[in-house]
Amino acid sequence: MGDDDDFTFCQVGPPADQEKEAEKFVGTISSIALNDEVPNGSSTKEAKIGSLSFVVTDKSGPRTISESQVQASTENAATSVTPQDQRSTSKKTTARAKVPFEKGYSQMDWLKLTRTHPDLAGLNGQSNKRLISMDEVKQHRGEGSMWTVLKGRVYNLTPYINFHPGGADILMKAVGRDCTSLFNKYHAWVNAEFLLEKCLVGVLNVEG
Ligand code: HEM
Repeated sequence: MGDDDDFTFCQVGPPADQEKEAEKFVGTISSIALNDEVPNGSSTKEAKIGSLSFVVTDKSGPRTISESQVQASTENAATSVTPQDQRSTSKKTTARAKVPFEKGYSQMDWLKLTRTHPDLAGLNGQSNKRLISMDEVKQHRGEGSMWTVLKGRVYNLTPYINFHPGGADILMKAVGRDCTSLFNKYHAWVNAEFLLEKCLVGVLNVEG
């Protein structure tokens, strides 16, 4: 048996030329920095949904990178999109019912809000382990307090309405009722327990 056939001597790392490629790529990635500061040209404003108020940050100010720069840098990072890829991506987008989010209402903005707002559920000191009847859920259909039931839990949807990627209008169908089957019909994969954690008002009392 020659050396070439012996697996104990086979090369496990990438070939030398690929290693160089990888270094180039890592160099590009390591130069990316996350900046949480509000850039020049952005603005903040106080928003209010019912009794809840929070700060909306509009970061759509003047862009520091031009479109051509972005294209050039993606090509350098060996992630350029071929015309064929572009075609399949745009096909996928038209099939989705997602609506473009308004400034300050991205999923990142929602996560920030859940981390900073002291009482998104509107509990006013009440426990969120309370048993709640369907009758009580039905009473919360007003603008200031819109409740829904999802997988046996009761949530106050009010603060989330404008952040919903499928749009506010369709989410209104969930208000005052059990939306579990609608939710599963559109996106059973969505982790609502995590997204709405801070909107939990209580647990549905199945007997009442
Ligand atoms: C009650 C809790 C809900 C939460 C936390 C929630 C969350 C989300 C999230 C995260 C997405 C983006 C999904 C993705 O990008 O893959 C989404 C999209 C969407 N949601 Fe919801 N949703 C809720 C309820 C509902 C209900 C009750 C309906 C229908 C009545 C609905 C209809 C939609 C639609 C049509 C989309 C766009 C689907 C698409 O991407 O094609 N959602 N929702």
